[in-house]
Amino acid sequence: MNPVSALYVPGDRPDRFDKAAASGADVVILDLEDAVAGDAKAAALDHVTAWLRGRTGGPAVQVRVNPGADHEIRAVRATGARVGLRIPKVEAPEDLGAVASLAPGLPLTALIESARGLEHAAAIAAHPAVAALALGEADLAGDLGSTADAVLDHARIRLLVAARAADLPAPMLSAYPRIQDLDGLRADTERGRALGLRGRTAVHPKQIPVIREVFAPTPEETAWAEAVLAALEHGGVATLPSGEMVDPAMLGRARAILGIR
Ligand SMILES: CC(C)(COP(=O)(O)OP(=O)(O)OC[C@H]1O[C@@H](n2cnc3c(N)ncnc32)[C@H](O)[C@@H]1OP(=O)(O)O)[C@@H](O)C(=O)NCCC(=O)NCCSC(=O)C[C@H](O)C(=O)O
Ligand SMILES: [Mg+2]
Repeated sequence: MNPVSALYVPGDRPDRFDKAAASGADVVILDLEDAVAGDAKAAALDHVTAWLRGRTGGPAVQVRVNPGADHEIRAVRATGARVGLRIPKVEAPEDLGAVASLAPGLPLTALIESARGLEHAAAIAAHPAVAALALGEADLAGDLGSTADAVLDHARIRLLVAARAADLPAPMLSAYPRIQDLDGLRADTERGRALGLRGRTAVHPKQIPVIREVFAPTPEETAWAEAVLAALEHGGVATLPSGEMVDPAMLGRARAILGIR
């Protein structure tokens, strides 16, 4: 099953790392970039590497490094921990060259956060070290000068197409910053899910249950997917008891609902 929730925790808050790991999120993102002030970045890197060294088990972990901060990648790699790297503000595949050579084998998530990055999303997705794309909606809104839903949806769709064309998973939605507004989080996440994006990053533990609920298949979806798989066991065309015609074109969606690849 691909992850559907990821929780950011600032790298200079080691008191919160274990809480993030126990939050129920599928992925913990230790942030060295925008959540950490400039004068706290060196200490944050020490906290992050110490925690990675001492860690045994728990959810998947990613570290969001600063753009061009090769020393951070070396330090994370030196821990020997199996982590993903989250690379912010990627605007072209060339931005990943140094990262990929410093961290061979570590899966990269490329954050697309500008118009230029969006224009090059297909080439970025095709970079062999890239395991996933993600959108940085706050930075993107700043670059585009727009927070309109239509503009955001356009960016989400473009990122989805770029990812899928490169055989990458559907991208996760970006963090929803209004922590107290869980209804707003739910509505915006449902809109993103309807577009085809899968999963969401969070900035507070209380956002995780909402995100998980939105991406859990409904009983109706599960029943439909199981019926499709049963009806198409031998291929060809079949008719479900509901009267819906199904054929192999529906298998991809049915498998995705059931978490089967
Ligand atoms: C936003 C916060 C600073 C809020 O912190 P605070 O006001 O202290 O929260 P609470 O008092 O409600 O905390 C309640 C308990 O929950 C724990 N907690 C809170 N946040 C986290 C967390 N992220 N991980 C783990 N645990 C957390 C507290 O410790 C409390 O626990 P307890 O005392 O036991 O009750 C804070 O939530 C925060 O720092 N969030 C992460 C911010 C961040 O990383 N931002 C950067 C990523 S988003 C981004 O960059 C956007 C993107 O790039 C783009 O362009 O769009
Ligand atoms: Mg950003």
